[in-house]
Amino acid sequence: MAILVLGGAGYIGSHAVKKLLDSGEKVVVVDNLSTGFRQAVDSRAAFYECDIADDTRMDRVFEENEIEAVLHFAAFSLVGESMEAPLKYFQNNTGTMLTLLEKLNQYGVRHLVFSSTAAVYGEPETVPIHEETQKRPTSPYGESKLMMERIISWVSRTTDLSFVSLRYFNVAGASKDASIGESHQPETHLIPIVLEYASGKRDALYVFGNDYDTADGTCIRDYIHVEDLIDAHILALKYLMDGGASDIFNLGYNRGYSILDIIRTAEAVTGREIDFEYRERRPGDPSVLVANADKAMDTLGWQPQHDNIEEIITDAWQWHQKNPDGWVTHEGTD
Ligand SMILES: NC(=O)c1ccc[n+]([C@@H]2O[C@H](COP(=O)([O-])OP(=O)(O)OC[C@H]3O[C@@H](n4cnc5c(N)ncnc54)[C@H](O)[C@@H]3O)[C@@H](O)[C@H]2O)c1
Ligand SMILES: O=c1ccn([C@@H]2O[C@H](COP(=O)(O)OP(=O)(O)O[C@H]3O[C@H](CO)[C@@H](O)[C@H](O)[C@H]3O)[C@@H](O)[C@H]2O)c(=O)[nH]1
Repeated sequence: MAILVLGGAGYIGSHAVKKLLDSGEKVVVVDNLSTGFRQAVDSRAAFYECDIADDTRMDRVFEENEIEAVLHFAAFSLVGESMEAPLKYFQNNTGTMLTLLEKLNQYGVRHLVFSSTAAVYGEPETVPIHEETQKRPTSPYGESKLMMERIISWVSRTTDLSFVSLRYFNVAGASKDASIGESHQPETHLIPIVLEYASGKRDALYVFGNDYDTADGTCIRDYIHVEDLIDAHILALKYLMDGGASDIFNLGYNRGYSILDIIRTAEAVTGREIDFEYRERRPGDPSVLVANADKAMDTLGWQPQHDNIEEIITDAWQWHQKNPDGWVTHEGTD
């Protein structure tokens, strides 16, 4: 039996692939390489370059492998981009979910762990955010993921599919051995951008908005180490395989850092001065996103090991220094 990882060539998916393999699982990866990199996929995994919406090729994946459970990371995931191209998000995220669920039903796959997001909440009235907090997405990206959650939920109620939806807050850091890490082309995420600036790869660093209703006027996010995030996925898989009921969990650390906090911490970690300029707010951005993740701890037994912003930025910095161009010019692992 194998675990199918959709989007396993991406930042978070590649960390899941590595950890599953390290724990002795057989892993099959499907990725269309739209934002991911072939080199990011551990050479021990079977790899199919394939779009989830490609009916024929997905049939091949399920016919050639005995799939026990699916981890679904594959999506477009940029808040800012989704404000400019909403249909791209509804098509690739929500649209492909329908094909996928049909395939799971057709091939009798009963367990699904889904990558959801804090973006489903929009601008929360109170923080920290718990799973029942009102969901009013402020971007098509968040809306596309909320729709996916609802579709999965309805299907699970009418079939024998059981699912766990994990609403991640801001994922950052890299594997502890710096063998894999965050690589996007172009990069839009705050921590890698700050580190690219620190290493001299960027001429300018912009902070989007300094007039939010926060202590220093910049947006606050709950940054979670990618290693802790993947641990929660492994626990979620076990929970489902042990017969756990379908459910939804936040993943974050119950504390937030402003953009200026991140810049100051990155200065301390890198030992370099980091200048920045203020720019307009980025459309679609909520001001504060901080998780209450008690439910994941209580129900899944999740125990974060790396709840430390210096450690998160240090691990990201180590990966960046080892691979300044990310996967783009990397020679690969196979
Ligand atoms: N990075 C974060 O902070 C964060 C936070 C919350 C949720 N998420 C979610 O986690 C997941 C992974 O995010 P990431 O940061 O690793 O992104 P990523 O872009 O690095 O990875 C996504 C992967 O999915 C693949 N993909 C996209 N559409 C596909 C399709 N139709 N068929 C096959 N493959 C496809 C891409 O090529 C890429 O390898 C996403 O679902 C995202 O919404 C990420
Ligand atoms: O050059 C930059 C890049 C980002 N930001 C700001 O930094 C904050 C964090 O931005 P980013 O790293 O792009 O993350 P988010 O937009 O918060 O989104 C991430 O975190 C969400 C969950 O909170 C996920 O759903 C998304 O997929 C993931 O990209 C935001 O206020 C941005 O406006 C800047 O000021 N300058």
